[in-house]
Amino acid sequence: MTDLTGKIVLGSNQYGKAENRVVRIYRDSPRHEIHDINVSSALRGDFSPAHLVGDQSNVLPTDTQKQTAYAYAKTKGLLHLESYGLDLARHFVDDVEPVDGARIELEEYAWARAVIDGVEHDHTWTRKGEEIRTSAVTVEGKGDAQQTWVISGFKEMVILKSTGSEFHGFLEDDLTVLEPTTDRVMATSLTAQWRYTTTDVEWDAVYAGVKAAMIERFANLQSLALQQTLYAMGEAVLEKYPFIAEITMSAPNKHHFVYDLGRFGIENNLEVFNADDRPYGLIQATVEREDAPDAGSAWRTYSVVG
Ligand SMILES: O=c1[nH]c(=O)c2[nH]c(=O)[nH]c2[nH]1
Repeated sequence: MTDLTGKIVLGSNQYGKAENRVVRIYRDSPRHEIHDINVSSALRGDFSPAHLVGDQSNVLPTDTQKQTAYAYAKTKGLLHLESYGLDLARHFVDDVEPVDGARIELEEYAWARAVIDGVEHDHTWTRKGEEIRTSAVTVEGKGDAQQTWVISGFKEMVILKSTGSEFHGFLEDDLTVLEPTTDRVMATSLTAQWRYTTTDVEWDAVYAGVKAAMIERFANLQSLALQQTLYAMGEAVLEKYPFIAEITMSAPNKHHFVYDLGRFGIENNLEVFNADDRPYGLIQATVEREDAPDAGSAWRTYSVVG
């Protein structure tokens, strides 16, 4: 092995406050509204003095980033993840001199109004067991050169169909034991993220529309594999919204194995399953437009694997 003798330098870096749990209540009328989110900020720029010599003069503390997240929930409002994320990202880049890039990652936890004697309550909710809505906003550069990317999405959208799914005709080798099937349960806990080509979006309406298009395609396609279903779901979204450039999806195949009741002389006609939680097939795909504008920093996260 050859020893490496090159100079040691600072590589890519960013810093911020992760996972601020911000709950914003709108209480201007007796019927309150709630937005319950998790927001992480990360600032980018030349922060080498802080890393190399401990000079903090360009470092806006992560504590200040946290205070900004809370303050902006009041002063700018927190009605949509995306607009709030844009407010924060633009502030850090436009108003904090050493910052030339900001990434804001957000999740929202949905609450359902409590219904008491058939009437929706004004200020009591129960947490919805629904998917978690997500967004990632990146702003880079100052002034006219500024570029902005918005990704929206969800995670943990659990969806299941009890028929309309097949898997057969697959490649077999000496270790293949899987039986082909023309009728099986298909279930997944879907993560999806889609990239907008504009910030002029009705965030909530498009979110609902994307989700509806994906669910419709999952339900109505006679599936030959989860891969085919994922592609079709992505295609449905791009067909519906010309201002979405690409959608990337990750789908654990939540296997439902027909339970062997024959041992007890009991017939099981695809009625009783063992829902196994692991291992799971993990099917991942991006559906994109050939003419999609460059993704730039839209997907740039700072990931520490572990
Ligand atoms: O939809 C599926 N895709 C696969 O690639 C696969 N592999 C497997 O064992 N079951 C399934 N199901």
